[in-house]
Amino acid sequence: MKIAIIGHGAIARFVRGALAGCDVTEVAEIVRPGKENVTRDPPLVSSIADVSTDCALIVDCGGHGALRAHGAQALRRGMNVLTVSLGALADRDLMALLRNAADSGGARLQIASGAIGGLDALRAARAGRLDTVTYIGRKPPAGWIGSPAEKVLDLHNIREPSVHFEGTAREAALTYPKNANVAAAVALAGRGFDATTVQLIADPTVAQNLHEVRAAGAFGSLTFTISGHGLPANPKSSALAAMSIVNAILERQSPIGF
Ligand SMILES: NC(=O)C1=CN([C@@H]2O[C@H](COP(=O)(O)OP(=O)(O)OC[C@H]3O[C@@H](n4cnc5c(N)ncnc54)[C@H](O)[C@@H]3O)[C@@H](O)[C@H]2O)C=CC1
Ligand SMILES: O=C([O-])CC(=O)C(=O)O
Repeated sequence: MKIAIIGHGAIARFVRGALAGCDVTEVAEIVRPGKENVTRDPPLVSSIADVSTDCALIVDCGGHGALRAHGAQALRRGMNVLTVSLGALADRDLMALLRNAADSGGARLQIASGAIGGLDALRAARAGRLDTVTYIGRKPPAGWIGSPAEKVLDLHNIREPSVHFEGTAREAALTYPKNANVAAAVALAGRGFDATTVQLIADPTVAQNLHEVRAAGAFGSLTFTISGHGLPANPKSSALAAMSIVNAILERQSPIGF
């Protein structure tokens, strides 16, 4: 399978490493404009128009801006897109643009499960009545550096777990583009962006990224928790998020879906 990957950050590099030796060929790396003037194999390109049409999948590991910049064009060209930057879908206009582009190109936007699990149970539960879904995201203070948490907390000096956001998944995903994609995943799997409650916490007592989902409905109730190792190259991003991309790519080649 021929793919092109957007980004060269912690997640993209993990994905490239994990795919080495698999029956997957990266035919282009999609970079920001101005960064493509270097001879490399695979070639660096800054536009989907420069990716060969036999590329089966664009893999977005670049964040919200990357999905915004390239998603619709790829889908319109008939290229499937796999994204880890799903929090960007909290923007209704972008969601509509991508949906229309997928329709007109006959392609599909696939969402990676990312740093969380249990989404299958939420998706099944909404076939019944899903009454409440809450997501609680907890990271060490350093995991929130560069986010709006800095405006409400002194991240370098907090001594106890401190809530810096409470609101809907839509607000969380749009306000914390590097930290609340999980909120979006939980919302998309369950009750949607506006009916999913989110709490984000900077916690000096933890060393990992902790995610908790609580849901109740006609199915019963569930609590899912995960304590995820951060990627060494970017501890803000859990390793599982990168692994979910690898799995989603390899899954496309499997004759038996799971
Ligand atoms: N779904 C989930 O559970 C998770 C999602 N994420 C998302 O994944 C993104 C990437 O994470 P990391 O690799 O850890 O970040 P990173 O900061 O290490 O790497 C981001 C890479 O994307 C590139 N990039 C950014 N905008 C681009 C554009 N418009 N075109 C091409 N390249 C572009 C950057 O140059 C960089 O190489 C995060 O920003 C976040 O939105 C991260 C963790 C979990
Ligand atoms: O990687 C994580 O633990 C979660 C994360 O950053 C996100 O939800 O965007």
